[in-house]
Amino acid sequence: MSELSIETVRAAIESHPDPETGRPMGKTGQIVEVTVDGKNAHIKLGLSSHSAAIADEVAAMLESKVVAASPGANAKVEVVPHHRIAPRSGQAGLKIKSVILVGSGKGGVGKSTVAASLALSLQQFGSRVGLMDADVYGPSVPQLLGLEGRPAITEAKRIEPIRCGDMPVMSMGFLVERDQAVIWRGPMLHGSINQFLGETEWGELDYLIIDMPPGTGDVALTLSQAVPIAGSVVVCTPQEVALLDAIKAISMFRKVNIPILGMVENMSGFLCPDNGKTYDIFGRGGARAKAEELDVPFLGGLPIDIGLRIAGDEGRLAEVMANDEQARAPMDKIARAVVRNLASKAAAAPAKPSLPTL
Ligand SMILES: Nc1ncnc2c1ncn2[C@@H]1O[C@H](COP(=O)(O)OP(=O)(O)OP(=O)(O)O)[C@@H](O)[C@H]1O
Repeated sequence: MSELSIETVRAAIESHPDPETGRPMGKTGQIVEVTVDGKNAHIKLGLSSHSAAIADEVAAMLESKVVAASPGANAKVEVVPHHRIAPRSGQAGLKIKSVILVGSGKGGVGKSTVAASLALSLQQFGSRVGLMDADVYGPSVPQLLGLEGRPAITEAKRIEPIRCGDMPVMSMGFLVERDQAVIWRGPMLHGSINQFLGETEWGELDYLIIDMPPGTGDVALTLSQAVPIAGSVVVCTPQEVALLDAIKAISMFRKVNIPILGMVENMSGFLCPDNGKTYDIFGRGGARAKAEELDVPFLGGLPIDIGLRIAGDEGRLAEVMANDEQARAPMDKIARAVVRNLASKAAAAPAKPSLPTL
C-alpha cells in the first residue's frame, strides 16, 4: 500500500456530489475534517437533515472511494450536521426544501397510508417533515394519525397546523365535520389548496409531503403553479385496474411537468401471521413491471399488514411507525429510495453555488 495521505483521501472524495444540492462536496465545505493515522483515515462529513435517510449509504460510498484510491486503507466516515444550505421557497414565507406529492389514479389503494408513513419514516431518519392532506374530498390523514381539533389562527392571521408529535399536519378534515360531504367548485378548491400551502405556519422543513386527491389533475396543477415541486410518488396495487389508473396519474404529473420519483406497490403480498406463508391476494410485481415499461423508478412494495390496517383504523399509525421496526422496514426502504432519487436529480442538475447561508 502506498502512503495514505490527507491529500489522497480528499482527492478520492471531494468530487462526490452532495445528495441535497448535487454540488461537489469538496466545494461546499462539507468535508469538515480529514485525519490520517498510518493506513487509517477518519473523515468528518457534514450532511444536512434533508439527506438523513441516506446518510449511512453516503458514508459507505465515500469509505469505499478512499479504499479504491488506496487499497489496504481503512476509512471511517463520521456524519456531522451541516446546515449551510438555505431552504428554497416558492411562495413568500415558505421555507421548504422539497415538496413531494403522493398520488394515485384510483381511490382506496393506500395513498394516504403511504403519504403519512413516508412522512413519518423521513422524520424518524432525522429530517424535518410536514404533512399536508390535499385530499379535500376524503381527508383521511387525521383518522390515520388520530389527530383532531381545529387549527388556531395566529395574530399574523396564519394557520397554526395540528401537530403529530413534532410534525406539522394540515388537513381539510380539521375544518369540516367528519360526516360532512365537501362540495368544491374549481376556484374554491384552488383557493383552499393555496391557503393550506401558503398560509400554514409550516416552519422550516426539509420535506413537505402532500397527500393528493385521487385522479384529477386540478390540484397538481394548482400546486405546481404555487411552488416548485421536487417530485411525485405514485401509489398503486399490483392489480391491472389499479395499474391502468396509475398510468393515468403518471401522465397527469408529466403533463404538469412534475418529476416522477417513482412508483410504490401497496398491498404487495400478504404475509399470513398464522402460517408465515405469503399470499399474493392482488398479485405481485405488477407495479415493478409497469414502472420499467413506463421508464419510472420502482421505489418498493408494502405488504398487506393487518397491524398497519388496525393502526390506521385506531389512529395509531405514528405510534406503530415509531415503535415497530418490522412494520416500518418496507416504508424505510421506500423513503431511502425517494431521497436517493432526489439526490440523483440534484447531481444531474446541481443547485447554484450562490445559495445564501442560514
Ligand atoms: N399495506 C397495507 N396493509 C393493510 N392495510 C392497508 C395498507 N395500505 C392501506 N391500508 C388500509 O386500506 C384503507 C385505505 O387506505 P388509504 O386511506 O390510505 O387509501 P387511499 O388510497 O388514500 O384512499 P382514499 O382515496 O379513499 O383516500 C385504510 O383502512 C388503510 O388502513
